[in-house]
Amino acid sequence: MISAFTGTQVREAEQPLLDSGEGAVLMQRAAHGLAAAVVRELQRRGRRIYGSAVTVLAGKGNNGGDGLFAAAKLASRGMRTTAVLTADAAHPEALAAFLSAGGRAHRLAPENAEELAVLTAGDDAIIDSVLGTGARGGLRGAAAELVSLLQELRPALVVACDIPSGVDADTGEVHWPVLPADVTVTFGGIKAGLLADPGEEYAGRVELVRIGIEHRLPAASLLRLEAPDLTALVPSPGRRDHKYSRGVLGVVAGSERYPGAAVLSVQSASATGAGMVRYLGPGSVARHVLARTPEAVVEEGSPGRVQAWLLGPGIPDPEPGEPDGDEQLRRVRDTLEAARAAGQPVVVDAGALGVLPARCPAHWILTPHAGELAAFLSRRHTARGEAAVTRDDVGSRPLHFARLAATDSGATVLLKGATTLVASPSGAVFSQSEGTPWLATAGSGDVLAGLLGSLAAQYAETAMDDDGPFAALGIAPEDRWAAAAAVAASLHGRAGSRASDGGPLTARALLRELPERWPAWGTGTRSRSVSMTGRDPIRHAAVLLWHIAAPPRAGGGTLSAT
Ligand SMILES: NC(=O)C1=CN([C@@H]2O[C@H](COP(=O)(O)OP(=O)(O)OC[C@H]3O[C@@H](n4cnc5c(N)ncnc54)[C@H](OP(=O)(O)O)[C@@H]3O)[C@@H](O)[C@H]2O)[C@@H](O)CC1
Ligand SMILES: Nc1ncnc2c1ncn2[C@@H]1O[C@H](COP(=O)(O)OP(=O)(O)O)[C@@H](O)[C@H]1O
Ligand SMILES: [K+]
Repeated sequence: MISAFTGTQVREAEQPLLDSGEGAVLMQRAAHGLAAAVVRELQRRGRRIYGSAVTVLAGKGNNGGDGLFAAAKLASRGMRTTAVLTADAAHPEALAAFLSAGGRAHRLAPENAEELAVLTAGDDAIIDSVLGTGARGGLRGAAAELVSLLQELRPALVVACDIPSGVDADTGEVHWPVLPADVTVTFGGIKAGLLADPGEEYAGRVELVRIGIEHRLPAASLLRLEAPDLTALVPSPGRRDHKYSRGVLGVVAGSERYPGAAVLSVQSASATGAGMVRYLGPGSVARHVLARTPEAVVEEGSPGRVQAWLLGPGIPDPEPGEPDGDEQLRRVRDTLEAARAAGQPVVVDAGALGVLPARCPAHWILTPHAGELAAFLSRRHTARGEAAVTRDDVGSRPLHFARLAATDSGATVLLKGATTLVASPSGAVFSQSEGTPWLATAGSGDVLAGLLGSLAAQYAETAMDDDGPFAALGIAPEDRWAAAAAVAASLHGRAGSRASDGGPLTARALLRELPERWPAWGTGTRSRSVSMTGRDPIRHAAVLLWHIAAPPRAGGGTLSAT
């Protein structure tokens, strides 16, 4: 599991060492890691180190100090080094080291921004050391102009020092302009803003350099599940399991207008391990569901027992003033009441988001995209006389609004996007980013909803207990449903990347890929014979061979530690 921290958490962890006079040592470790990352990246691109040119954009604080010390180290390896000092002052010792290593420094001013941009853009590498965790707001004046120009000139390689300047280390919110980095070398702890959009988009590959404060860091502000976590958390049946004990999911989805969402979500749930799926909806939709998933059980009256519910895919939003007008929405309301009384987990998607009560339990998982979250929050805010929230608001502050929705409603909130955030009402957040933009295709969210519903049914009975797999990973009881939703987001993203392989994909292709993304199959850490149960052995054998020939791409593989 990857842990990320706010800038303040990292600074507080540094403080005792600064107080005992070890600040210079920390900075040397950071600078060493930064210089090494520049060298590695140039080598990876087939560039010679000796004689190649690097420019450091250096602000007045310690972030600028890191960059200047790193550039001094690069100068001593024979690189041609230039510093563009973006403020009227620079870290004195670092600047002295840089100059004595043979570096050349220019002071940035409005008059020379264009000239320096052209000079710098042709270099083999640029180090962005203008602002770090001490920033208030974004780049201003000539520094903003220089970075805007550089953005247009598309430099060969940008390495951000600690965080791309202009990205908020705590939230990932962005103050434009920001120079997009190919690599961000971050110190002591990964900053939360590197794992939340829009900041994540500007960070490139993130590399963590340990500087000796890691043991002082508090509980993470943001978590990301990795492949071994999935292996531990993805359910697989025990020898004595039967279909009811494996988890039965009830699905209220689809409408005359959108039958496909019911088809996809039921098929997804059925393909991802639920012991049984019970479907509730109009007869015409049920026929489509059965045509694709004959193993689903269509319920005409009150359904048999279930462990969890999925409500809402393909159900239109309630009409204002007539929330009960629709047959499916009535079912959703009735089911919500019954589920609350029974303490059952519920995945709430699409139209069902419009009929939620004011307070929900944490084991109800809401799955909005940015537009749906904006509408959800706006309904609640305007009812209290507060300002509405727009889709753009959510897009520019997804971490903030996901957290707000979770704390305000009491539910767990999975906010879909390029990076999917899952906020627990406790304030903890998971961030998963294994997907591909090709996942932005109709029906892809329905597949996610079915997958998450299926997991919820499988987790409902015992997985959340203190002797279950979530506890074994150290996940606090109040955050276990958020972790469950993060498992679904991660599997969905991995399946999408595999199904796409760099090209377009359909929700159907994603569905075909999902069972194959089941970690037990890829890693072999569990009995394969268990995983094979109920699947076509010839196809399974072909998949295994294929895995051996082409090991699965490491998901979340944009992070590394040195
Ligand atoms: N502590 C350590 O020993 C270690 C620290 N480390 C490194 O230090 C970084 C944090 O350093 P930091 O605290 O000096 O802040 P930093 O981000 O460089 O910049 C703040 C400076 O810029 C200014 N400023 C603020 N906003 C501004 C704006 N919008 N536009 C323009 N200027 C602005 C502000 O000055 P002010 O305006 O307040 O006078 C302030 O002087 C951290 O990210 C990591 O890289 C590592 O080396 C490990 C060891
Ligand atoms: N740019 C993107 N990069 C990666 N994943 C994305 C991107 N855009 C959307 N997705 C993912 O695709 C899915 C889309 O869901 P949703 O918008 O509900 O689609 P639909 O309602 O058509 O099924 C979500 O899981 C989301 O995280
Ligand atoms: K920076």
